[in-house]
Amino acid sequence: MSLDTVSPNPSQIIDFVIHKANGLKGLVDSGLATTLPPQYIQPPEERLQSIKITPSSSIPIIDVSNWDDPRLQDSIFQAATQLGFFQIVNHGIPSQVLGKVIDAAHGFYGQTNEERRKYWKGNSPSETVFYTTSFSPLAEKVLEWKDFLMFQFAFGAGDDASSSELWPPVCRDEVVDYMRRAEPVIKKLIEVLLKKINVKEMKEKESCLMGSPRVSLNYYPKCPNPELAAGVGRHSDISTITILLQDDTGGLYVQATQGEEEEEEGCDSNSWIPIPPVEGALVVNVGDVLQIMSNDVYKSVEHRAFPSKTRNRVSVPIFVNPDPDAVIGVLPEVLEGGEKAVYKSVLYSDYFMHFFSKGHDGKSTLDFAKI
Ligand SMILES: O=C(O)CCC(=O)C(=O)O
Ligand SMILES: [Fe+2]
Repeated sequence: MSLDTVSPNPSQIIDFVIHKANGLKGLVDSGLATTLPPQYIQPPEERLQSIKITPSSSIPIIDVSNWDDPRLQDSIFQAATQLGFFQIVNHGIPSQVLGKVIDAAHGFYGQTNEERRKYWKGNSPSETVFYTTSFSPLAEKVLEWKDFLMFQFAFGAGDDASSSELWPPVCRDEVVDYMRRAEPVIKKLIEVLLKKINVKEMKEKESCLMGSPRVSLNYYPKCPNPELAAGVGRHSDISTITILLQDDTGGLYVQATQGEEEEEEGCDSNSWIPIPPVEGALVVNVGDVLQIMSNDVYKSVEHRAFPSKTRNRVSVPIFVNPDPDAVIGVLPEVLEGGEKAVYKSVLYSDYFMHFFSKGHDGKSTLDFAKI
């Protein structure tokens, strides 16, 4: 089906974008979304102009060339306990590998609707890759101005490329290469974060920490009215940690509150810090799982992204997720001083399903695990 009316009505748009699996990219390419369609118009409080922007100087940029340096470990601990967001440089992933995965994303979205549609969620030839739009399009009141192609990956699979055989040829080698290069960086980050909370044995916890990583090629096409739209609404990630590669467009913001104590002291929860694109850097953020396991020592933080009027933006987050059948709960090591656990143990697949059963709504998913 094509959109052949001059001004498509809302149900035609939903049908075209979601049910006919053309995605937002298909809608933009149709040339009929010259103004923002109604289902993409955010309520005033969720728009860019209603947020207070704080300078980005407080987002640390950490040089990780020597993981054994105690000062580096302290910087990571400080960033992860306070803002929950930081950037890393000198991580060892060659810039060509980063550039190629961004180009590969443009390659995927640059294909015809027909070619992209082959991978639409529910229809993909592979269980480990799917293409879709927005966040949970059938559960959301307002759609997000975003398409994404999600891959499930297995760290440690070595040269076994069988799971990527059916992935889109236009981007599969680049995604696999990027994930292989990112794996040691992710392991180091988690090792440092755990060491700082006295967890020494990581091997036996691997399925809870990083058993089921996912990587997404996020695509935010040029938006006719970015002032009315959201690329991604306010949310925290449900990962252990997330490592995000962004292109040089910009548009990602993190909430400026630093922990609940300060919120109580009147810190403005509508202050947001832009995360500026830094050449070669990766953005790291704490996810809900690490907040739960550390009993609130580490904080997952709300973040959001706005689209651009003039640029098609690409970002590539790696969600370092637990295995679906892992049980997530507070680690005994963080209760050794007699602290009380504030979270119960939950099956990760239940937590995951709860997150996707609703639209993005800040940090409310954490309540699912609160005692
Ligand atoms: O694209 C971005 O900058 C943020 C994406 C994000 O937060 C997510 O996919 O969870
Ligand atoms: Fe996120």
